[in-house]
Amino acid sequence: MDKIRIVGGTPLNGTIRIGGAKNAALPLMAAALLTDGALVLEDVPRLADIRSMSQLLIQHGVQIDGAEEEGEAPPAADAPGQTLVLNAGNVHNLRAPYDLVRKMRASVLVLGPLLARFGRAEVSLPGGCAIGTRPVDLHMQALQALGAQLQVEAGYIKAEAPDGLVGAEVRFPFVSVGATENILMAAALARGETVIRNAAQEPEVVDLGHCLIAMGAEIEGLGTSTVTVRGRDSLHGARHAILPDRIESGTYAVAVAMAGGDVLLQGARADLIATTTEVLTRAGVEVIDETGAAVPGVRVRRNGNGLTGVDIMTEPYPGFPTDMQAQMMALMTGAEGAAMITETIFENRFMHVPELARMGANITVHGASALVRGVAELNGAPVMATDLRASVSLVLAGLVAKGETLVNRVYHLDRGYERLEEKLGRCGARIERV
Ligand SMILES: CC(=O)N[C@H]1[C@@H](OP(=O)(O)OP(=O)(O)OC[C@H]2O[C@@H](n3ccc(=O)[nH]c3=O)[C@H](O)[C@@H]2O)O[C@H](CO)[C@@H](O)[C@@H]1O
Ligand SMILES: C=C(OP(=O)(O)O)C(=O)O
Repeated sequence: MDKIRIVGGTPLNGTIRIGGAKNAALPLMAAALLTDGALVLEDVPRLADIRSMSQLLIQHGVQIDGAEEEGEAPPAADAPGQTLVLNAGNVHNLRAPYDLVRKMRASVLVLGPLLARFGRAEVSLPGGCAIGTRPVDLHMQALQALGAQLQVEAGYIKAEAPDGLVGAEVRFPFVSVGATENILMAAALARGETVIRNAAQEPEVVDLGHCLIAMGAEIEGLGTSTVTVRGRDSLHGARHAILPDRIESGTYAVAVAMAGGDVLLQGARADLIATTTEVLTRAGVEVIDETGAAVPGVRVRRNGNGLTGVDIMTEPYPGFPTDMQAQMMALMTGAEGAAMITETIFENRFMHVPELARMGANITVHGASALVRGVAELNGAPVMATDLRASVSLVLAGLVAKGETLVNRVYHLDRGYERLEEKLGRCGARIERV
């Protein structure tokens, strides 16, 4: 099985192209199920999760053109993402099987669109994963509010709405990105008006909303906590460019902050990474918005100066993202003083802690908080993590650790980072896949 080998100690200089957001691309691909027209998605990243979603949609009967075949000559690390053309004109299977859903939790996003368009769907329960139990009760309750009959049988959600879904008020008890996306898609084809209260405001939810509007949906309040959807009888095809990945942007920003150097994150949008920038700036890193420049993006720079510990608490957007928590913890292991990092979204998202500790980090976990006391240096070691962002935090630690770090279970990284080792390698990191 592939591993990533890193020899720490070199600064990063150059340009890293930021790809389209995984967490926007996945719901957008599911949205193709809402219409028999062609949905053209631009800048789709080449990631394992995208291939998993493609497999799921194809078995429902969706035709997908433009996807690069596995084994096809790989484009350069700065090449734009793929353009996929999805056509759900011949959907013949309304069942999302366990074998595909268990690979990727975002598979549950086909539930709303299938039910809304075809009046029936059967989707395997995704189950928990390394970062938490992650139930889908809010998705189900919201669809029930729109008139769907749902029951769980033999591990499958069996959903029916023979006379179609009907708009209603849906009030989420707490913010859920996925549940907001599922109900947004379902409501676009429901009869009448749906008002979603306590809706997720994440940029990926807004991006999905913009695409649905381009497909003919009527939606107001995107990016606020109250979103109103007036349902349509049908939607049509559209073309949509996926927004840049704010977590990939933040991850490479942290890489530069840790390793030092000067890197342009080409295509990154400063407005999407404001909380990450704020933490980095307070820690002593220079982050420059180059939106208007010839090559737009965000420049990250640290030359010589030390880092200061900054406390962090994860929260729904616009708060600090849980998907950046592990990376920021890696940064704080080398900061002067202490940093308290509190995780409020997932109950088990500190799996990187024992591995970072193996590299010499000083971290104590108290419930949902981790107290990180900066150390003078980390030491390379063989490490392994059980989820995507925990894994990448170990790569980041490897960039500054003394000697060699070998990160196992690279398939976690391939879920969310396209050509990670090439992007970092081109900026001077000593990193390779072995
Ligand atoms: C593919 C994708 O976009 N994934 C992101 C999405 O995940 P995802 O959409 O799964 O995350 P949610 O916002 O739904 O989860 C937030 C919290 O709500 C809980 N919950 C959620 C739904 C539900 O029905 N019941 C329930 O209890 C979850 O267990 C979690 O504790 O948002 C998370 C929070 O920003 C990110 O970390 C993930 O990277
Ligand atoms: C947790 C993540 O993804 P998923 O929701 O697909 O597990 C992530 O992108 O960090």
